[in-house]
Amino acid sequence: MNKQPNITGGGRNWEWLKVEYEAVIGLEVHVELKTNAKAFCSCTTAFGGEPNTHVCPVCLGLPGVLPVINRRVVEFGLKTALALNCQVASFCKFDRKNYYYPDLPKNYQISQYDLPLARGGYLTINVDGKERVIGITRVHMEEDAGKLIHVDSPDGGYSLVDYNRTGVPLLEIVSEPDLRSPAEARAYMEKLRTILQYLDVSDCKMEEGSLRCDANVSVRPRGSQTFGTKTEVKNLNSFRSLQRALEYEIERQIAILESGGRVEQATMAWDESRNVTYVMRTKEEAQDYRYFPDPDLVPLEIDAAWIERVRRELPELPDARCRRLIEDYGLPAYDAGVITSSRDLADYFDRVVALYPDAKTVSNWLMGDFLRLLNAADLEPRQSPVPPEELASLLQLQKDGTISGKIAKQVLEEMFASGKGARQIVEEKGLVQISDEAALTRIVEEVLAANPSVVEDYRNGKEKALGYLVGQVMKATKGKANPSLVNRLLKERL
Ligand SMILES: Nc1ncnc2c1ncn2[C@@H]1O[C@H](COP(=O)(O)OP(=O)(O)OP(=O)(O)O)[C@@H](O)[C@H]1O
Ligand SMILES: [Mg+2]
Ligand SMILES: [Mg+2]
Repeated sequence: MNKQPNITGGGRNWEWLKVEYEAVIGLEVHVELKTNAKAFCSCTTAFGGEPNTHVCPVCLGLPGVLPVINRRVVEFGLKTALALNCQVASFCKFDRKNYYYPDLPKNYQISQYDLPLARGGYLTINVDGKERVIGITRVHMEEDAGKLIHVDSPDGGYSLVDYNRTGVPLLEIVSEPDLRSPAEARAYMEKLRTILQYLDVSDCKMEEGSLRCDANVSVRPRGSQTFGTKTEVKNLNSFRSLQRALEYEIERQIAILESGGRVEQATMAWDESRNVTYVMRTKEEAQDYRYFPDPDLVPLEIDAAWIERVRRELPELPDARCRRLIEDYGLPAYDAGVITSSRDLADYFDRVVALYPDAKTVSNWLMGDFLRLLNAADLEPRQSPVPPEELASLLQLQKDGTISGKIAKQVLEEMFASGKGARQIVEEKGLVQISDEAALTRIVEEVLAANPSVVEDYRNGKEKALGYLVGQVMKATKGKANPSLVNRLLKERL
């Protein structure tokens, strides 16, 4: 590497340089499939477990054993390939990718090389209101490796190996170099996760490693038609680190080119604590892996009937569902995008709207307080302590005037915390809205008497003074006064 960029200091105008250069990005994504059994044996794929308890002679690569492909792996692969608009191969085979590493007991990984399961697909992303189609080069099946645990000790340290993950089925999904910014790379990754979640083929947890991503990136002068030399960045454990690592790596490459140097092809790692990429190894070539067809596994012939059955059974996918929310409910595109970004949230939305058909109000509540409370508790919509029926009855209580909007927010928090129903909380806490005109008139008059200068301001044309007076009445009634009635009563007296 020629030169490390001085990104935090040095006074270089990076924003300006980024106008002169364009980034080219392609992602290689690995997805752990949530089949019950591993790819080529019947061991469980369960995450965690005592080290080296989810193993057998096949996934440990002991002599004299033969792998057998798990039909569900192919099925999940087909689902994914079709959802990504790929062409499925009628004939494909498994190859051995040979390399030595302690987490790989066979010294080769079963993968697919020149005849992958599927090719030539795409997905669409939306960044800053701009829709882009991103090509997908291929989808292939392979197996995961084990996990190394490095232990520090005074006499130099040692490594432990856990083979529980060895042989867990993976799909590798390789994109075309169609992405042009870190934000687009992140949007692609998020969209891919959404699609995989709709298909229910993976847990898609980046922190647990069931969804992983290597980012290939190069830069070139804007307007150039040829690609620059790429580096591949690994160790990206979240969407945030994907985006930040790419930002860093793009700036590093620009700095090299600006100083007259050349980017060297390399595999880099992202250092999460120092916010930098560093060279892991200069790039190996495909021939270094000595790929050859795995003689233990028969090639796969996937007949058209199987492909058609899987295609018919595909669930409604995020883009289609998003369009449906816009067309059927008149939701704004933004709302529909947020709601359908999670299948779980979209299902929740459907169930609330079935009971409370004002879709826009439901979407406001979901995108606002509901998601805020869920995120704070680190829960998925399906784990919400507030079931859809209860959210619908809360909205109904607000609509029929039993409680004010302000109180409704308070009640939702209570519902989350206690798991109690909306009606029960409103009754127990005496939160029913005060719509009794006589009672409110008394309070309104007290507020007016106590604030003569504000009243004066309002009469001199200061409209905002009214809001203050409404606020005082709400305060006196602990938020329970009917706001429209308060407004009317105040105006009548001003
Ligand atoms: N010049 C480039 N700049 C940025 N990305 C590129 C460039 N050329 C190729 N890519 C992207 O790099 C990725 C290459 O992945 P692929 O798995 O085909 O090859 P590899 O990285 O050599 O192999 P592996 O990592 O599996 O051993 C693709 O996503 C592709 O779009
Ligand atoms: Mg690859
Ligand atoms: Mg690669």
